[in-house]
Amino acid sequence: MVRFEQVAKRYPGGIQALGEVSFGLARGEMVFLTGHSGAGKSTLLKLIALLERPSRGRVLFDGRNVGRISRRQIPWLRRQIGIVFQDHSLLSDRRVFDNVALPLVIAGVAYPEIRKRVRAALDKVGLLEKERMYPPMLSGGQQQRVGIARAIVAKPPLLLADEPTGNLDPELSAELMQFFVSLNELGTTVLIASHDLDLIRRLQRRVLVLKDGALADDVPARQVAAP
Ligand SMILES: Nc1ncnc2c1ncn2[C@@H]1O[C@H](COP(=O)(O)OP(=O)(O)OP(=O)(O)O)[C@@H](O)[C@H]1O
Repeated sequence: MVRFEQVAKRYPGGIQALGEVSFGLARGEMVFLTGHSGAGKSTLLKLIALLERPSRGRVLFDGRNVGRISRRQIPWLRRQIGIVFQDHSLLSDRRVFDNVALPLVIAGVAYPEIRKRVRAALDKVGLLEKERMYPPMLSGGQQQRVGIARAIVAKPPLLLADEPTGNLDPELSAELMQFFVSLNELGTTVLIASHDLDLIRRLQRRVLVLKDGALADDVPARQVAAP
């Protein structure tokens, strides 16, 4: 589904965030991406979603070179991918309902269907009763869950999550990870950047390890040490 071929990313200002990274992500996989702070995890996710472009190498999505995709095809690519950001990126002056509805509104879905799907997504993350609130009225963990509802509401085949449990207590983190597992079991391909090694070990999935912008390890699920 996703393939990196010797991908390098240098940001303006000369920072080399990734260098020569190659790996593949098959449809239906659930994979963790780990590594120290600044290792390049967020950059790698952004390259998949075309929020950044590679300086060298190719990022392929379903065989298409994402770096060469035409302006007209960008909405198509964005519909394939749901993203949970580290900082939630919610609109603070829109209600929870409207934040979650955004991808469907952009896709031109009719209102009755939007209402049904938004409420189903909020229900899944346990926040249905907060639909009329504004993000600043919610705790950090609740805002994180609104971000997750927004990422899944359009049922994208690929879900990318950047430290999705960063603001959550251990119990809620475990619950959310279980939620990602169930999405994966229903067919969604999932790539999660996290440095919560305990959680990663508990779930026993393939782990990609980044170190200083290079892929230092690619550990198959069966070799992930139990906690
Ligand atoms: N927009 C940007 N402009 C310039 N440098 C950037 C930009 N975004 C990231 N970097 C740099 O690229 C490197 C990799 O950053 P990235 O955010 O991908 O790491 P990370 O592994 O996600 O870190 P963390 O776990 O702290 O979020 C860092 O040195 C960072 O400072």
